[in-house]
Amino acid sequence: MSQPRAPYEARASPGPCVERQLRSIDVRTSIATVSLSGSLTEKLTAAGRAGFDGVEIFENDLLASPLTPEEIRARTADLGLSIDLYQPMRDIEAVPEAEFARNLRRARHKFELMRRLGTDTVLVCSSVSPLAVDDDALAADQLRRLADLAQDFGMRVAYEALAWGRHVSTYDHAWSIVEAADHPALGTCLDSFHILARGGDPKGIEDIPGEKIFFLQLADAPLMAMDVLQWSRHYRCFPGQGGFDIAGFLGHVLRAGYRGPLSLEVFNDVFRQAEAGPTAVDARRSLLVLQEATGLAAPPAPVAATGVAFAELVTPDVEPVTALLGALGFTRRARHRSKPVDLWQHGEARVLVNTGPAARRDGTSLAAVGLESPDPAAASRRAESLLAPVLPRRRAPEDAPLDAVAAPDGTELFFCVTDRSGHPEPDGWTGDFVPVPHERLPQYVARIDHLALTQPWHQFDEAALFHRSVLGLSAQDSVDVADPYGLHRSRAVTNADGSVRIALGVGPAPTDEGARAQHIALATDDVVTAARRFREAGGRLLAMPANYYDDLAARYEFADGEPETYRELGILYDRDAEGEFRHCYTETVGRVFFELVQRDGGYRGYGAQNAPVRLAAQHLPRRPGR
Ligand SMILES: O=C(O)c1ccc(O)c(O)c1
Ligand SMILES: [Mg+2]
Repeated sequence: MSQPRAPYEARASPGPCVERQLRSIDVRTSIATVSLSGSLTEKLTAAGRAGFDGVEIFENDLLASPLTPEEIRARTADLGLSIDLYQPMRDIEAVPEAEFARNLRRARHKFELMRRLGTDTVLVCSSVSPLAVDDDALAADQLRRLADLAQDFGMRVAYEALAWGRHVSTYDHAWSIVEAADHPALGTCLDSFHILARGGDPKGIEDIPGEKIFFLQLADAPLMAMDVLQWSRHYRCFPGQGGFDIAGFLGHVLRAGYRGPLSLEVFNDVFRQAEAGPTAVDARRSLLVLQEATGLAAPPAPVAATGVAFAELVTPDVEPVTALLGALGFTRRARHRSKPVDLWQHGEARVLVNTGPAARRDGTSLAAVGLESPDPAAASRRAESLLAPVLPRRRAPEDAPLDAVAAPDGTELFFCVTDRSGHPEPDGWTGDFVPVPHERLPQYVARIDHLALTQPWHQFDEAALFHRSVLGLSAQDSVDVADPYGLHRSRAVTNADGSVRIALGVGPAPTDEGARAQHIALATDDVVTAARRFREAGGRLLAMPANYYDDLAARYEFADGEPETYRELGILYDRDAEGEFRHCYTETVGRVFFELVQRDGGYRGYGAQNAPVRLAAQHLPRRPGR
C-alpha cells in the first residue's frame, strides 16, 4: 500500500527541523471513559472540563447509564467533546462460520447504536475466545466481512492486538491481518501498553501506513514482573508516570504518519476510585508533557527552582509551634506588615508562622513552600500552561506581587526571590516583613535540607508528575517502606544541585491529628550538637528503640562511644556508596514535625533504611499500651 510521506519521515531521528514540523500538527486529545471514576455523566463532565477534545466510550459505561444514546451524544457535544471511539467489540474473528454469523448480528446492533451516538470508529480487540483458531487467512476474511458491514453504516473498524490475545498478541501480527484483509474500512489500533509490555520493538510501527492506523491508545505502567493481563487491568497509568518510553513510542507512530487523536486508555484501580475531575486534569497534564517531549507542543520552558526560600506553617495553636521553633534555635526576625504572619529564621532556614484564618480551618500544617526562582513570572507561566491552578498574585494591595500555584495536595508553591542584601527596605516577599529585634543565638542549622509532604492516597503518581513537569525537578525512584500500620511509599524530587529536595510520600503516617504528615528537615553539619542544643532548650526528641542500636552496632564499626551517643539522643544512622547520613526527629505538632539531618560525603538519600523504625516510634504515643 502506498501513501504520501511527509519529508521528515525519512529521517532516522527527529532533529530540530522535524520538531518544528510536528509542532504545526494539530493533535487532538482524547480519553477513554474507563480511565475515570464515576457515572458516564461524571466521566464526560470531567473530561470536558479538563480540556480534552474527545472521548472513547467504553461499552460498560454506556450500558450502565440511564441516558439514551441520543442524550449521551448531546451531553458530549455540550461539553465540547467528540466521541472518537466506541469499544470494545470482543471475540469477533477467526471463529467457526456459525459463530461468526452471530458476531455479525451483534456487530450490526452496535453499528446502529454507534450511529445514534454519532461516532464512526469501533475498536475490535484480538480474540481471547477458546473458539478462535490460529488461522490468519480466516481472521482476515472475517474482519473484511465485518468491515464491509461497517462501511454500510459509514463506520470503520480498528483492530487491536491484546497482549494476551489467543492467537494475535503483537501489533505487527494484527497489522499483517489488516493488510491482508485490504479493506478501506479496516485499520489497526495501536495501544502502547500492549506493545511495550511485551518488550516488542516499536520501530516497526513506522512501516505501517499512517492512514491505516485508525486509532492510538496511550498508557504507561510501572515496570513489574507479573501476568500481563493483570498488569494491564490494574496498574496502567498516565504517560510519564510509569517506566515505559511513551515519547519514543509516540515518535514512531507520528513518523508512520498517524494524525488521529492521542487517546489515554488507562485501567487503574486508584483512578477508578479517585474523584474524576482531578484525575482528568492529571491525565491532560500527562499528555501536554508528552506533546512537549515529542515536539508536538512548546509550552513555556521549565524554570528550575534554585533553593527553598521558606516553608510556611499555619496554626490555630501558636504556642507549641513557636516553642518547637525556639528550641530548634530559630528566632523571630520579622512580622508581616498586614497579616498575622511571623518570619522565623535559623541560618538560611526560614519558617513563616501564620495564625490567620486558614489556620483555624486546617490545624497545624505546612501550607506553603517558597521556592527560590531565577524567574518567578516564567515559572508561573510554565505552571499555568501545565494546568496548575494559579493563585491570586497579590493578597493585599500593599503586598509585593507573588507568583504562586497550588500543588495537587493543595500545598501553595510560591515562586520567589529572597532579598539577602541587608538593605532596610528589602525587595520581593521579604519586603512585606518588618524586622523585629531579636537575640543573636549560635547558628547550627544551615538551611532547609528537604521537605516531606505526605500526599492524599490517590495522588502519589500525579504529585510526582506535577513536581517533575511543572517545577522542572527530577524524580528519583520510588521506595517502599514498612509502616507498622500499612505501607509507606516515598519518592523524592530534586533539582540538579540538591538545594531543593521534596520527598513525596503516601501512607498511614502518624500525626497528632490523624491527618497526612508533613515534615521539615533542617541541614546541620553537626547533628549531635544540634540535638543536644535542642534538648537543652527544652525540646523533645523522638526516642528510638534499643534494638535499633544493637543492630546498628552489629552492622557498622563506630568510634568508641558513638553508638551510645546516638542511642541517648535518638539519632539514626545510614550510609551509602557516597557518604553518611545521621538524623533525628522532633515530636509532632498537629501534622508537622522537624528532622535534623547531617549529610557527609555525597549521601543522596533520606534514610529510608531507618524509616520503618522511625514510623513505628512515631505511632507509639498515639497507640499507648501497644
Ligand atoms: O483489558 C481489556 O480487555 C482491553 C479492552 C480494550 C482495550 O483497548 C484494551 O487495551 C484492553
Ligand atoms: Mg487498548
